[in-house]
Amino acid sequence: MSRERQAVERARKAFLTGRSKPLDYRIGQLKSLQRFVVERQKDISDALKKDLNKSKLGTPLYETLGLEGEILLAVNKLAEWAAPRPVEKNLLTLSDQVFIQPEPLGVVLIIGAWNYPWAVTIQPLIGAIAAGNAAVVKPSEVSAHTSKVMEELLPLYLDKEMYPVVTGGVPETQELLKQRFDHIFYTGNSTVGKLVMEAASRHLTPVTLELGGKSPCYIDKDCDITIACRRITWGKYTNCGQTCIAPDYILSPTVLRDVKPDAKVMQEEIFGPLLPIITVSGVDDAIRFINEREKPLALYVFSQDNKTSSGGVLANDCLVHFSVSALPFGGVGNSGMGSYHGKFGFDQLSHLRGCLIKKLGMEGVNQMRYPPHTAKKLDWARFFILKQVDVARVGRMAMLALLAVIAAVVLQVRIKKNNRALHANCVQ
Ligand SMILES: NC(=O)c1ccc[n+]([C@@H]2O[C@H](COP(=O)([O-])OP(=O)(O)OC[C@H]3O[C@@H](n4cnc5c(N)ncnc54)[C@H](O)[C@@H]3O)[C@@H](O)[C@H]2O)c1
Ligand SMILES: CCCCCCC=O
Repeated sequence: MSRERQAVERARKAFLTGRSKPLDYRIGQLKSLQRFVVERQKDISDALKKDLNKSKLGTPLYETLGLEGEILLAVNKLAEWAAPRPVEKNLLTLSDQVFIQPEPLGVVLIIGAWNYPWAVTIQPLIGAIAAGNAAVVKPSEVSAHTSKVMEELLPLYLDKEMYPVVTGGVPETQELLKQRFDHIFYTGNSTVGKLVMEAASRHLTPVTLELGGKSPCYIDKDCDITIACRRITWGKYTNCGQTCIAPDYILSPTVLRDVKPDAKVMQEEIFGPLLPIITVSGVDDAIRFINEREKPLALYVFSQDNKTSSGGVLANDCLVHFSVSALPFGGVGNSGMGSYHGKFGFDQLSHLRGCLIKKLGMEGVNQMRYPPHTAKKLDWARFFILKQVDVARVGRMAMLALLAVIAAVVLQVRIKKNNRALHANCVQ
């Protein structure tokens, strides 16, 4: 049996013990992960220096502070995220319990990329642990020293049966992809993303694909160009341009000047320190240009005109939306599917189970569904199914009506009491 298969089987066995389900266990593992990040900061930054020449201070800033923030959030919010979520009732479910219960999915495969190897490998793991899953972690072979630190040190902090780290390159990843998982979370390029999805389809395994692409950056003529240039150059040249959401090319001022739209540099993600600039006639021209291409992971708009801002866009800055745990982070179309960060990561790796709990009483209401079917029963069914009733509002109105009745009764009793007292005074 291959090493990869053994790791998956051990993780499955650990999951089936049920020990990852209680919130105390999940919080305990998350806190251990937090301790790992803090206590092993030097190992982490030494490995990143060797792999990618990242600086000692850049490591917390771009890789581990975000992880600590996500862990803290998950620890503090877990009870809320994992609790049953009541949903709106209708006439048919008035006396039932109707709610969504997040449940663990099972065993998740996390495949990470090399460019921010901690951020993009451990962040999905936080979601997996919080949601009560087991997870097999496959770091990128390109950042080999980081991969070794994960393999050697993570098991000293986490439940090593539940969260094994499997290292290796393409053959090892492919061997993992032959196994059965309950979810695959892949970060990397779109070409391999398609292979991952194809492999997942053999077991009908759902996937999250965090891919890349050409994130456009539109600069309007009325924006503060000095600030825009500072933020864009930071966004582009951080990590040598090797950031999934780096602005890939600029549309309006004028690095690669007046680039032709069909030039090679405009066909594929650049993922390096080159910044082509394309001149457009205005916002409509920019929108047309962007819409003619694959859907990007991020869109940057530098403009005073807030008509150009919309959901899923970062206006007047670059990259920083990645650090906002309250926003879903993920792509669409060629840039991926699914999202994570904060509660979105928890939800992404949970099964949101719809729960309807009925009582065995009130059988009379069900007559309309049992044969023989009659026109009258159909009328009742039509009423119950189609009648749009705001049950919460009806409840509030019923409560108000009840309070009004109670107030009227109290008032009447008081009036009667007063009348009796008046009568007694008059008699005296
Ligand atoms: N959306 C995001 O959050 C995000 C984050 C980081 C990087 N990215 C994107 O990732 C790309 C850069 O990463 P990369 O793809 O060079 O990373 P990579 O080479 O590290 O590959 C990613 C993972 O895929 C595996 N892999 C590679 N080839 C494979 C194959 N043929 N079969 C099975 N598995 C295989 C590797 O083992 C690795 O674990 C860029 O496009 C970037 O935009 C996206
Ligand atoms: C500012 C950190 C961004 C990390 C983005 C991960 C994608 O490459």
